[in-house]
Amino acid sequence: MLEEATEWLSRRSWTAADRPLSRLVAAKRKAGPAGSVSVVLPALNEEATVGEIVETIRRDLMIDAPLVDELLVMDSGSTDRTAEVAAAAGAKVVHRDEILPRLPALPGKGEVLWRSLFAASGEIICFVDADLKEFDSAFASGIIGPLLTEPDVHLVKAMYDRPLGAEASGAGQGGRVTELVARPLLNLHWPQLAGVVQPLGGEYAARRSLLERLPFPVGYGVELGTLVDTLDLCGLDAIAQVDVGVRRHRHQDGQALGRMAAAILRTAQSRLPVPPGVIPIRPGITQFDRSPEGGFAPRHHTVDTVERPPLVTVPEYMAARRAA
Ligand SMILES: O=c1ccn([C@@H]2O[C@H](COP(=O)(O)OP(=O)(O)O)[C@@H](O)[C@H]2O)c(=O)[nH]1
Ligand SMILES: O=C(O)[C@@H](COP(=O)(O)O)O[C@H]1O[C@H](CO)[C@@H](O)[C@H](O)[C@H]1O
Repeated sequence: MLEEATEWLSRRSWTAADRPLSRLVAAKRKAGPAGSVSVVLPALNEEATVGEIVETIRRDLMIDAPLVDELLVMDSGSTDRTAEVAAAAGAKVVHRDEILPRLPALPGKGEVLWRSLFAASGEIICFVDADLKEFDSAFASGIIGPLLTEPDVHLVKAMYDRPLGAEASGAGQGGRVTELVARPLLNLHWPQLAGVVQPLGGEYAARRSLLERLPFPVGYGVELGTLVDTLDLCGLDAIAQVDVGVRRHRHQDGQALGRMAAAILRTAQSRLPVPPGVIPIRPGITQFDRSPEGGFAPRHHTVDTVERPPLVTVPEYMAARRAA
């Protein structure tokens, strides 16, 4: 590991317990408007888990301790009762189509995260996946903390163990795309980021002033893209990570993760210098299923290539910010 990455690992890695909630509430009060916090849950068909996450954040971080000002569930085109369950639990629910209607929404997680910056009012934005099980509010307060106490930190990633399926405990075998794709990619091409334990983790908090200057890949490339772009824009020391324990969530199957990996590889390749003459990045992946006739049937999937522009370049966003 680069010496810079090793030093970063020791200097910018904390635990949630390092910043007690009482200290964070005091720091928030002292910060005034700059300390306003919005928690955003991107949700596509998460009726089974979104309610408990919303209730836990509301109870622990809005009622018992006034750390979070706003709790948004961004409906990513759900066809189940996600919106109803989230609203009943106390979240403000915003459908992706409500935001910037001149720009029809595209499918994808990054799309709703980008749009959430329109809908949210906080100067600190905390993203939390809506499929988490056994959710602990320290997942949110732990990563919000450094943004209230360390002025030169702009992006904070959660780090955790990731048991897979029936695994009871331990470091776990989860984070399959992290271990097979993202970590090798980062170590080979962005070795400064080799110390980031969970580069693809869906729980991260950042200053709006950073996020609004980043492009957003519309799909699953959003985590890798924002991490690499933050390094390029602000430098390694602007990034930190906080240990929040164990993360359990719903797991997708291997082919779904293969499509996720393709999106992440495309996001990475679009940020790497392309030698002349190299075949341009093909926006597609073919996978195979056993066909009823006995052979293997190819299934073609497109790989998303759209990246939303930094919001500071979007007139409606800047007008809304001036009016706020
Ligand atoms: O098009 C999408 C895909 C995913 N998600 C949400 O993004 C989070 C992470 O997605 P997922 O669980 O599919 O990723 P995994 O954790 O399996 O890598 C979850 O809250 C999803 O509901 C979303 O809002 N829109
Ligand atoms: O880290 C990973 O390898 C993937 C898949 O995790 P699992 O193998 O299902 O534990 O999960 C993450 O990747 C997505 C793409 O960045 C994020 O959007 C998810 O929030 C995150 O869970």
